[in-house]
Amino acid sequence: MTRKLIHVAAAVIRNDAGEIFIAKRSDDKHQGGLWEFPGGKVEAGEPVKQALARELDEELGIQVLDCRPLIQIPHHYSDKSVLLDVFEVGTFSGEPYGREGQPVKWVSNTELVSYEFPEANRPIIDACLLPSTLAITPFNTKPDELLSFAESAVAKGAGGIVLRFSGLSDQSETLSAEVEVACRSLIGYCHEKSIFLSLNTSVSIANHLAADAIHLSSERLKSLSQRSDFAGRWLSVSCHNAAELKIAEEKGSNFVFLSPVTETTSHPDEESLGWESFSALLTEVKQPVYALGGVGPDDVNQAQIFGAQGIAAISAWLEE
Ligand SMILES: Nc1nc2c([nH]c(=O)n2[C@@H]2O[C@H](COP(=O)(O)OP(=O)(O)OP(=O)(O)O)[C@@H](O)[C@H]2O)c(=O)[nH]1
Ligand SMILES: [Mg+2]
Repeated sequence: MTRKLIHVAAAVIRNDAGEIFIAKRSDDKHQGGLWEFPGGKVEAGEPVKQALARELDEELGIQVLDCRPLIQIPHHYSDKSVLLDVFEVGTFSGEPYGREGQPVKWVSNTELVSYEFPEANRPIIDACLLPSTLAITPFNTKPDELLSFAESAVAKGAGGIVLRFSGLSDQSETLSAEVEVACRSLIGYCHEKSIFLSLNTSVSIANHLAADAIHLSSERLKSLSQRSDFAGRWLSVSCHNAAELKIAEEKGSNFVFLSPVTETTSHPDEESLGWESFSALLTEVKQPVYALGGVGPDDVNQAQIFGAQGIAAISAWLEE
């Protein structure tokens, strides 16, 4: 579709309790009656952050003190096309209220999913729920070492764990008793600590373990005939170029890893993208993207400036 995108600045406003401020669109508006992230159209020649600040003052009576890019979503409705340019606002002055008479609410992450938003907002909800850092287990991790890897990564700030190791993540469709016990124990640990957990494995094993999230290589994604084959909430895919990003989206992934961003010792032969190409690839993508390859927790801000949800890493979590 070649229709011109209407540039819209929208805000995920968080308070100290981690709740998010949402508003209800009036019935007579485009996508009326649904809930929204406050914001509005960017005027001609107006810098987007200025538009965001203006809209949040007009609609909620707050002054933005600091914000960072969260996600950009190009979306085509039947009647118009929008580019939702979403920022996370963590610092503001004033107390937000419905300055235009619109119903408003602070909601927790768990409550967020029960509100009805416009179709274009689905990836914003996913971006709100996902952590900014993921720790991937080294492939040679033994089943009895998984928990200590996870505990150590979490202690260093990891918001989620991706289990990828021999015995779970190779092409086999079966698990040894030892691997199954280890996975179930990790599922229990992450559930208890409210830590995001994804399994790099086959769809049948992930379903067998009742996993909430599965991570597939672009190669393995080919064996997923439809999204509903995986019963869990989250599907993510490893991508390296525009073609793989497109297929992941068509197959219904919620988020992707894009790699290698910089040179890595684990894959010295692979040509790295660099941040500029990484960011350029993101313009066509409407789902959260983790930077992977030669990055670690210290690169989160950098990754987010270039449009990423955050970083995923293996070895960076092992450093002392
Ligand atoms: N603010 C906002 N707009 C959204 C969201 N999701 C979404 O599809 N949109 C679409 O983005 C477009 C612009 O938003 P808007 O109606 O807030 O624009 P505005 O504040 O300038 O309103 P106005 O035209 O009444 O002055 C609308 O077509 C709306 O449907 C969202 O979460 N927040
Ligand atoms: Mg608005």
